[in-house]
Amino acid sequence: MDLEAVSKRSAFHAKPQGLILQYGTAGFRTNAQHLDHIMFRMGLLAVLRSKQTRATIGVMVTASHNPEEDNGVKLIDPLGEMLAPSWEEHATCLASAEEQEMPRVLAAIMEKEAVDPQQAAFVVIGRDTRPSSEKLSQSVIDGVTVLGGQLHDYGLLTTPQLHYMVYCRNSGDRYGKATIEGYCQKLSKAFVDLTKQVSCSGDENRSVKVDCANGIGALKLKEMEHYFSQGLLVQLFNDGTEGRLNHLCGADFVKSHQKPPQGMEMKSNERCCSFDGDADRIVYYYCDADGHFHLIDGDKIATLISSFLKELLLEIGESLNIGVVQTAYANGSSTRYLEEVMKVPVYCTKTGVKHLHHKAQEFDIGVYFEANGHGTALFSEAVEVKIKRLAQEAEDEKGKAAKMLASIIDLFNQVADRRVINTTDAERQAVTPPGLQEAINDLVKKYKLARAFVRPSGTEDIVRVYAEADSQESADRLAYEVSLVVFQLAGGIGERPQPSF
Ligand SMILES: CC(=O)N[C@H]1[C@@H](OP(=O)(O)O)O[C@H](CO)[C@@H](O)[C@@H]1O
Ligand SMILES: [Mg+2]
Repeated sequence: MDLEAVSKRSAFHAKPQGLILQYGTAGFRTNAQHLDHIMFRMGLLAVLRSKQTRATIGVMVTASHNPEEDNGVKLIDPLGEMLAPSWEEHATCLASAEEQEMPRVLAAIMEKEAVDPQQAAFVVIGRDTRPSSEKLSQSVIDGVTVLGGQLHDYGLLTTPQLHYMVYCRNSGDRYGKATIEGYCQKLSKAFVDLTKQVSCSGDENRSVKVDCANGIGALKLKEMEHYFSQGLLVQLFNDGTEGRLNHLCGADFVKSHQKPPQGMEMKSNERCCSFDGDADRIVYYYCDADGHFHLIDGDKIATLISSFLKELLLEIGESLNIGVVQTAYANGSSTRYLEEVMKVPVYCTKTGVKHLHHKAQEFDIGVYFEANGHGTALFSEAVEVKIKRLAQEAEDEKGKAAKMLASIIDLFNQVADRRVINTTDAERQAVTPPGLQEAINDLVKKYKLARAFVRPSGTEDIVRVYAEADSQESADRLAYEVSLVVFQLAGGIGERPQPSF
């Protein structure tokens, strides 16, 4: 491996001195102007990871729900999963090394991870529709190429599609074909098969309005539409022809403002949903006959999916262990409902798909969702084999339920200085700065059915404040009060937080 060539090429993607970025909740994220060196170095790192695992590795260029001027990058491991934690540390070290130190850090990672330099490497790359994404993905390609890695650039892709491509390539196409066509075929077939079996009255004209956050989801849904045209009529909004990415629309906007996106007209009881900028989140919503807005967020989706799965399992007579995984952002009532009414065990992990996914793998069937709409259901391999066999062999109601479960398996693409605040207990308790948690506890006590917690964001330079209570007014007031104590005790800078009610 020619470290001198790496060093020379790196000079074209020189790191601004002193700039330190961390591999966060979902990779690196910041203003696109600061990311060129990160992209080049993540190209290098992807090659090392590919050599080490002897498998295809993915690199996705996106900043998801963040504003259009930001960008970011994350690596995808061989089974379509998030990068292993020890390699996240390598990513941070490599990204933080000053220019002249970088080749040495690269060599140290190789040594530590026993990477065989002679091993072949293959990297697949995808990007979202941000204006900066194309150039940044070229920098990734530059990094891959200088280390002699082979690559396939898929160009514009949603994040879930790239996860799918990586997994397909590493499973010798057993999971599906590693092409857009393969993706569309697999998912639409599962969807059409499933919807044929769950016919409800009045459902002859299934239709859904989709807010695409002015992002990649619009392009990819257009490509996919004709594959499931018999099963669903789709109307796209915020398709990127006019508005700005994630601006006043998209899953993050709808979830955090609890209102419809701009640019979508909603009639009563129409089914609507929103993606985020890289289409790996979805939230559903509708307005009832009185014009009230109802949001079906990740908490609700997890509840609906697990109750549907439980019904089907009862039908096929299998008692498999189902677990639901949430984060601290899950509304307390959803957790209570799952545990007390549905009798499903619920677990809480840190924020970020990687944490939920990991926990969900412990069950026969693990359903996980972040409140903001990231999530899926995972089926263990043994369960998948069992269900698919039953779907072929069993008859009547049992066979029907098994066929539905088999379609569900195919339909879920199963693949996923604010730092003064330190947290514990799945981020629900702050341990530093001193006194902060006690102050929050005192505020929470003043309200009914209340919870609140704070944590540093892993994707933006902000502290997130979460609050829930028995009414909107109380939740807003509690959030404001908590933000004030954060400002006081965690060294807030700039303007004091203002009430938003
Ligand atoms: C409260 C919240 O929604 N946090 C989001 C956000 O992470 P932060 O670390 O909170 O910035 O972006 C992540 C990546 O998209 C997503 O996984 C996570 O759920
Ligand atoms: Mg996203």
